[in-house]
Amino acid sequence: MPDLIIVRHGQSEYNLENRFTGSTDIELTPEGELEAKKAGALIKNYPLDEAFTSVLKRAIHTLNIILKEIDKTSLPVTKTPALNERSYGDLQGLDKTEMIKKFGEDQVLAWRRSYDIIPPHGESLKETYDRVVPYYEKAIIPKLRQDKNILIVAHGNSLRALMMFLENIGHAEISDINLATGSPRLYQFSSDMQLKNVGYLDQQ
Ligand SMILES: O=C(O)[C@@H](CO)OP(=O)(O)O
Repeated sequence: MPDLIIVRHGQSEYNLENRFTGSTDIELTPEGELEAKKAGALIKNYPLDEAFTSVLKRAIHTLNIILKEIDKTSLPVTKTPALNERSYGDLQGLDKTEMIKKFGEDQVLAWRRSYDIIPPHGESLKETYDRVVPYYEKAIIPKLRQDKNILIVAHGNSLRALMMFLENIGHAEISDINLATGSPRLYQFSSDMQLKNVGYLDQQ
C-alpha cells in the first residue's frame, strides 16, 4: 500500500510581503523554515523511499529541512521544472492588495483561483495541470506502483493542479481550494492505485 505525501513549501519572502511570486525564485522566511521543520516532524512516521521537488529554492530548501528533520538526507531526490509554481506573468513581484485596487477583487480572484483564466502573460491552472499531471503519471505513478512511498514538495498552484487529478476535483470546485504552507497532505493507495485514504497530517 504506497503512500504519497504532498507539501507546499514554507512561507516565502513574497508570501510574507503579500506579493505575487509565481516562477520568481524567492527564499523562505525564518517562519517558512520553521514550518518546514514542523512538516518534517509530522512526516517522520512515514518511511519514505524517494522525493520530488521543483527547481525553485523555496521548495528545495523546504525539502532539505524536512529530510534533515526525518534523518533522511541521503534519500533520492528528483528536481524538475514540471513541478514549478505556475507563472503569474506580469503580476510577479506586485502587491496583491494593490492589484485588487487596480483591477477589482473579482478579476484578481479569477487570476488567482480560476481553472482556465490566464493571468497577463502568465499560466492558467489548466496549463499548469497540463505539465504537472503528465509528469506525475510518467515519473511518479510507476514508483508508487512499485510500492514506494513518495514525498512531493512543490507550490500552491502546482499542487492544486495535482490535487484536482488525485481527488477528482472539478473545474469550479478547485477555485475554493487553497493549500496552506508547510501542511503535509497524505494520500494512501491500494496496490492497484485506488485512493483509499486522504487527509492532512496535522489533522489526524
Ligand atoms: O504568489 C504565488 O505564486 C501564489 C502562491 O504563493 O499565490 P496565490 O495564492 O495567489 O496563488
